[in-house]
Amino acid sequence: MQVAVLTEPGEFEYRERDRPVPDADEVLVRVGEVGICGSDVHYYEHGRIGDYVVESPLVLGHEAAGEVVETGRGVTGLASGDRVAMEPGVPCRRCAYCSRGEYNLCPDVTFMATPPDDGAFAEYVAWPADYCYRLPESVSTREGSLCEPLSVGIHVCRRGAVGLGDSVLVTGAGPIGLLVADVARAAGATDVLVADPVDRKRDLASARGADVTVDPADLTEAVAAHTDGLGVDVVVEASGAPSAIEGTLDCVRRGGRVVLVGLASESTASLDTLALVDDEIDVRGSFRYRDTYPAAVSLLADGSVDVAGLVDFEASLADLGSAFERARDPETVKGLVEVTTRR
Ligand SMILES: NC(=O)C1=CN([C@@H]2O[C@H](COP(=O)(O)OP(=O)(O)OC[C@H]3O[C@@H](n4cnc5c(N)ncnc54)[C@H](O)[C@@H]3O)[C@@H](O)[C@H]2O)C=CC1
Ligand SMILES: CC(=O)[C@H](N)C(=O)O
Repeated sequence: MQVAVLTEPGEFEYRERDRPVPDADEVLVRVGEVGICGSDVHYYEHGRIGDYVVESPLVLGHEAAGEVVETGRGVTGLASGDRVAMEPGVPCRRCAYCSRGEYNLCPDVTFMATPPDDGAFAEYVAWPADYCYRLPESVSTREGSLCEPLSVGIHVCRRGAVGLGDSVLVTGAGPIGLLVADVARAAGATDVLVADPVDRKRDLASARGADVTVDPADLTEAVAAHTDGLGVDVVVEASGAPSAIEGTLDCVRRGGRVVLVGLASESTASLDTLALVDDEIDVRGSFRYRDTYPAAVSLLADGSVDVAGLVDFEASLADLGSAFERARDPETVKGLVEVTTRR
């Protein structure tokens, strides 16, 4: 089978590898569609993210869906022909975090496209059946691949306890921020504000139903004007910009919640701890997700969230290099790669 490997920053090579044979608890998935994530682009540009360094050729891509073509002998819940979304992180299932159900915190997780674990820009991937989620007829394979960023959004809203009647500010209108905004709305938020410096991103947020969109330069005033000076119930920081992280406390109401999901390139941002205490603010991190794929599939099936509307372009595996160049454009929200032709 053909795989695309990142050999060094900016360089993909196509290689022939043996088609994987599924273990007893695995299915073999013929990969259909894979979204390009910001972390893929970061590995492509820099060959590393923090301590994760691409030291040998790496298959990128972790937002993946496809069709089951073979099942291991112990698999009962899936059959050949099923279309599935693949949850890219498989935890050890034994550690203290896995035992508590907090498997997204497992230190021994195997996570697609994170060195040294290969991802899904490959014709076939063998993956544990219980980390593959069947897609109903109404959900396309391309939508299924975007269960991954949608899962990030679901976990964020759970971490922020977003609920009925809440006002929610999202800073950063990339795929994560836009999906957080959609999930917040689906969870009952009635006022959704989105901040981003890029005009096109703000336009997209408006078109998707944000009540207020604002340039970060005008953020504090806009939030005050919209909330009678109170601040919002929940701020979700989804840009990673240090100024946005620091600005969260200017926008949240006393007693409100701040969820940090954006990853700053360095831990240079600081939060005013006196204000945190005085205003009784809950600040929470949000890391990947757990138990979100069933909800993601349901949100897509009932039309509550439109992931297809985030997609700016679709490329074939043969054009991976140019697809990544397009994905680098700050105006791009989401690029998809069709790994094997749709059937
Ligand atoms: N904690 C986690 O589990 C995960 C974290 N991430 C992180 O979440 C963040 C968002 O991911 P994507 O949407 O894929 O990234 P992205 O780069 O596509 O979007 C970030 C957006 O923030 C905007 N932005 C830049 N400065 C800003 C500011 N000062 N105020 C408001 N917006 C600003 C940019 O214009 C861009 O539209 C990234 O930092 C990413 O690394 C992504 C996935 C999982
Ligand atoms: C941080 C990322 O963008 C990536 N989705 C990951 O979970 O590693």
